[in-house]
Amino acid sequence: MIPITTVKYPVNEFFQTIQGEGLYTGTPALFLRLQGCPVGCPWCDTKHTWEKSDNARVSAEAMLAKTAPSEAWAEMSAVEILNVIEAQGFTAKHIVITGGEPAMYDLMPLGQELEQHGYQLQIETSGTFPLHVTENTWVTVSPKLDMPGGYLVRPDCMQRADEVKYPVAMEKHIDALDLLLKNCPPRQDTIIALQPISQRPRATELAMQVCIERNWRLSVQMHKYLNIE
Ligand SMILES: C[S@@+](CC[C@H](N)C(=O)[O-])C[C@H]1O[C@@H](n2cnc3c(N)ncnc32)[C@H](O)[C@@H]1O
Ligand SMILES: Nc1nc2[nH]cc(C(=O)O)c2c(=O)[nH]1
Ligand code: SF4
Ligand SMILES: [Mg+2]
Repeated sequence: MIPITTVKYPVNEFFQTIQGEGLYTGTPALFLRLQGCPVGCPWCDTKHTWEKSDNARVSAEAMLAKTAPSEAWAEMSAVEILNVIEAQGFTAKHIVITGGEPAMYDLMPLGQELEQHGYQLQIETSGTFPLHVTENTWVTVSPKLDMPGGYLVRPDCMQRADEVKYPVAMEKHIDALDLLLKNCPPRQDTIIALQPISQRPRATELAMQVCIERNWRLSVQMHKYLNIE
């Protein structure tokens, strides 16, 4: 068995802020953004995390010192992540693992180590890779349908989802979501939320209207309205 401390993760950013999306909106949280995503959403907020190039590998110190988004990433173990939390004086107890596509990595050792130290985990994922997360991890699946990378949303990810947070801009996106919910149903208790793409007014109006009709939730990327990370 590989000791937990030797598993390393490619970290693009690690910062403390307020969760701006989904059910945990408003919760103080640490964001661990992992490098690498092949899905290719044209409107992705984090295109700087798509490529994991060896040339962009830096020390953890250099990664933490970034002042603007960049492709630079650092390899870190769970223990190193815990040490950074202490060194930076981070106080949040909720840790959001995002990316990039974090489900490309085995998050079980990371989750176990962080949970042992009293943290609650959440993963933000597109649902296109098998999930390796602890039982207590809050799973947010943000389904990506017909994206350039050609990846499919997995039925097992939809079943594991505690919330499905779907990005919308047009009526046809709602139709695609309906088909997904029919073909790959989530659990009965899974929360469904619509998230307007890039705060576009028409997207927000559509999302509000459909949420009211269906009794779904609206997720508006609060951090963008607040101008925070
Ligand atoms: C950047 S992604 C990273 C995690 C994972 N790859 C995923 O897509 O869920 C984090 C969240 O931001 C959402 N997102 C990305 N770009 C967005 C945009 N321009 N407008 C609204 N939501 C966006 C995604 O759908 C996802 O819920
Ligand atoms: N404040 C804040 N909330 C977020 N919720 C999900 C985010 C993400 O990029 O995954 C995100 C983010 O980047 N910032
Ligand atoms: S799956 Fe997530 S990280 Fe990847 S391109 Fe889409 S929104 Fe961006
Ligand atoms: Mg974001």
